[in-house]
Amino acid sequence: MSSRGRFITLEGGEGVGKSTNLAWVADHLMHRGLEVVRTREPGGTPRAEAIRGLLLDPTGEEPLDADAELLLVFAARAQHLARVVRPALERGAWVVCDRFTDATFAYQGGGRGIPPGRIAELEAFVQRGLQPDLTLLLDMPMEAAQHRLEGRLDRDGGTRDRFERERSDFFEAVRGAYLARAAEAPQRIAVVDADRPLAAVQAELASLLDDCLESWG
Ligand SMILES: Nc1ncnc2c1ncn2[C@@H]1O[C@H](COP(=O)(O)OP(=O)(O)OP(=O)(O)O)[C@@H](O)[C@H]1O
Ligand SMILES: Cc1cn([C@H]2C[C@H](O)[C@@H](COP(=O)(O)O)O2)c(=O)[nH]c1=O
Repeated sequence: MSSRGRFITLEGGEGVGKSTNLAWVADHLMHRGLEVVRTREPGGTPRAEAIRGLLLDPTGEEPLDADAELLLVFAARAQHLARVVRPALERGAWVVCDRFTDATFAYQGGGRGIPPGRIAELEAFVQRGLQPDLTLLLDMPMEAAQHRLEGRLDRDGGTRDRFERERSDFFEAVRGAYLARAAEAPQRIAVVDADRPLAAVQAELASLLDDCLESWG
């Protein structure tokens, strides 16, 4: 096995099951004897979580400018990469992250309409070539995912954050941008049909992970 760890990201729209499956992916890898760091974006360090708070807070009179939103996402990412992701990969740990830069192309690119080239410039500046080794894109129709999200909010007594309050055309654009990105990078991004019972989704995730474990040695 290489001395550098591996970087695995989970992506998808709201309510598709990322958090549920992130925990499961981390357990699956730990059972194979790997050191696993489980984290998320935006966030993953105290200061990056504070930026997450700014991004997700739905209250207040002042709308957040789309360019400011993009820069906040990358500011949080720079902090997260410096404090958590790069050190973990350098010591040989596997990092399993709930969302990363594909989310920026999907939400700020597809959803807000920021040109992908501008996002790619910030990606190059902040990541300096670092990319996930594998991205698991959980995909399902937006209405069904919204139904799941409603169920979770009802059960947990939560309220919708700033992104979750967007309109359905925003979520359709996010889904379209994710799928377009997967079509551009099929060797890295595996599209998993999330509109199935959890056991079926996780059987496919296990197969994808075990194939990677074998091919990465
Ligand atoms: N395959 C599945 N079948 C049925 N329900 C599921 C499935 N996967 C997840 N759920 C349920 O759907 C809800 C949303 O799942 P989860 O919170 O993991 O989604 P998420 O993608 O992390 O959401 P968010 O985008 O808000 O972070 C939860 O109540 C979860 O238990
Ligand atoms: C990384 C990243 C995230 N977002 C948005 C997408 C989600 O609505 C929230 C994060 O909350 P969740 O619990 O993971 O659903 O942030 C974004 O717009 N751009 C990004 O790069």
